[in-house]
Amino acid sequence: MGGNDTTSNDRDEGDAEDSAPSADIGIDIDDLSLDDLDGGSSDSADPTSAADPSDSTQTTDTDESATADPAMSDTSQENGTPQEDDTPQGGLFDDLLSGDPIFENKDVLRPSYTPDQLPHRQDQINDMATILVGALRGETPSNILIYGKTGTGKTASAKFVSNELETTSQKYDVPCEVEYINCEVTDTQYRVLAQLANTFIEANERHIESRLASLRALKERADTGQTSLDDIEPDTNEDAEIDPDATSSDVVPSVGDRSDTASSTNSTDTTIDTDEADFDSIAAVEERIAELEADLDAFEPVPMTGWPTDRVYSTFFDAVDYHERVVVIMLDEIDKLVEKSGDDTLYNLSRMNSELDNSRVSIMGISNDLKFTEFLDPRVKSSLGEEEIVFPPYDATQLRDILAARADIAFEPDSLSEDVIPLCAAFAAQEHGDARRALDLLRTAGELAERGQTERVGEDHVRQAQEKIEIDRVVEVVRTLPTQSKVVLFAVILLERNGAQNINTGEVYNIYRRLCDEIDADVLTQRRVTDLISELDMLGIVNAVVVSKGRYGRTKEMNLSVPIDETEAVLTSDSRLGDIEDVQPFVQARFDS
Ligand SMILES: Nc1ncnc2c1ncn2[C@@H]1O[C@H](COP(=O)(O)OP(=O)(O)OP(=O)(O)O)[C@@H](O)[C@H]1O
Repeated sequence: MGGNDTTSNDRDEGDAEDSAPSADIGIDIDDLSLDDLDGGSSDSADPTSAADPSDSTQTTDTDESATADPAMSDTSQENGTPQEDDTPQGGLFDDLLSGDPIFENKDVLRPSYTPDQLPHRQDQINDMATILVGALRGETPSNILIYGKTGTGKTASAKFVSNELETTSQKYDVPCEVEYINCEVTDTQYRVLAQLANTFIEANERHIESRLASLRALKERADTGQTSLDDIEPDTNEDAEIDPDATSSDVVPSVGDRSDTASSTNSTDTTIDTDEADFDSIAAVEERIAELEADLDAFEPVPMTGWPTDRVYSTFFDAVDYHERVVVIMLDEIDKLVEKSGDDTLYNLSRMNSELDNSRVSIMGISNDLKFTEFLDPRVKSSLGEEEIVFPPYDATQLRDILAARADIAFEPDSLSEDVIPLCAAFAAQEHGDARRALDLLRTAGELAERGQTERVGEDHVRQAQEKIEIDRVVEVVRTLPTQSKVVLFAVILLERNGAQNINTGEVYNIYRRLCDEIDADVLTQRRVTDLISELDMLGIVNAVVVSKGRYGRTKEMNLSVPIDETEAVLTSDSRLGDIEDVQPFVQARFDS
């Protein structure tokens, strides 16, 4: 499922890496930073010298990689510059490429990969299929709400089922479409309806174009006197048939000509599918072509902004109802939509069926917030929750199975030591049984082993990966904090840096006020700052406990619960906090006050 990823920053990188030339050899060049190169191989990289081949101060590296670029080593020899171990030459990547690759296909460990098999989700998949099969019979399936914590396979399973549904609908020629919307990205009624309207307009345009193509072909044959309908593709759609009883002089084919087609369209003897719209003349075909062309011209895509919502809704409504079909609208992260813009969208979607003439709409909502339905209008709640499917967290054994299946495709044979999968599974099971986290761990452990140029991934790599992912998570959370929270956190860091422990709210507030003065920010009240500290506590950035100070009342005491260096680096990368030059004097405030 789309967003809500607190486990890794890499979540959406999959596509970008498809084109990486390294895919075959298992080295992910996009992922390499210069820090990664530091110490990761025999030479530590100096980007400036590596980037500038004309630099005459460059030295010759005696290891194999240096000889990869004869031009560069020649220059260095001429200069007679002494060898310096830490200055790389050409062949920057040769060392990295030299070892045996660990990954066979790293992409299968990425969130963007959709597996063919979803172990331990058969029950949920069967439940969904049992509900949605109605769509293939032309009935309206019940709406479904899917719940479960993050990484429990909700999106993967729902997408798997919808792919199957669409494939089967094509096989049996039953019009059924599934539209997927990630409500974390598309989070307002306007955007949801506009995206749906535009998708259906495009689908309608394709549908009309194909009708027009067959009608024009039919007309051309009739115009040129080719009367054999054998050439005309048997088509059960309304436009492909011509009335067998046609009498007009410009009737296209004769009855005798179309017996084959007739038999292929469920008709007995010479009658052709008279349930469908028929044409008794070329003029009728032309008229239908003109109608379709007019429909095509009338479609107006919804702009990204600017229309009244009513108009967007009616455009979507008309587009869906343009022809007969069952539509399943999959709203992933549906709670985000409700949180951001209330339940109007769901209300409108859930009452559509009573007004649609040709099509039927069914909603599949996916959420990892079990409580979001509490905020729904009771009518919406009961309509949306006609069927509910729960995705429980995976336990360590189930995660092992999932990882083992992926690892088979992702890694070269014998690249994983035997502890690796159980350890990844155990770490992820502790984190509420999150398969995404387990896969991230396995991939990161593999990358660390690869960068360390070891032949096998070991337990240590998994532990380092766990730490790295945790730091990535912290960095992401801290980076997206509002400025005021960042200032509060910065105050805590400054106090810790100066040896303070069990820091109390008053101390934080004093430093906070001075930092605000320094950066020209509004100073909030101490009560508000206490609230911000509670939020930092909830995010797991500080650990705050309330302690009683006897007759002085109660206060909060806190310590930082994230790595101080990385957190400080993220804070000072914020342009406002980065402007604070000398932090030392502020810390004195603790002792002055
Ligand atoms: N049973 C399974 N077998 C194989 N892979 C799985 C399974 N369950 C989940 N995954 C993988 O785990 C990752 C997360 O799964 P998915 O996005 O479906 O979770 P989710 O429940 O929708 O999470 P979120 O609520 O955070 O979006 C995906 O890469 C998915 O392929």
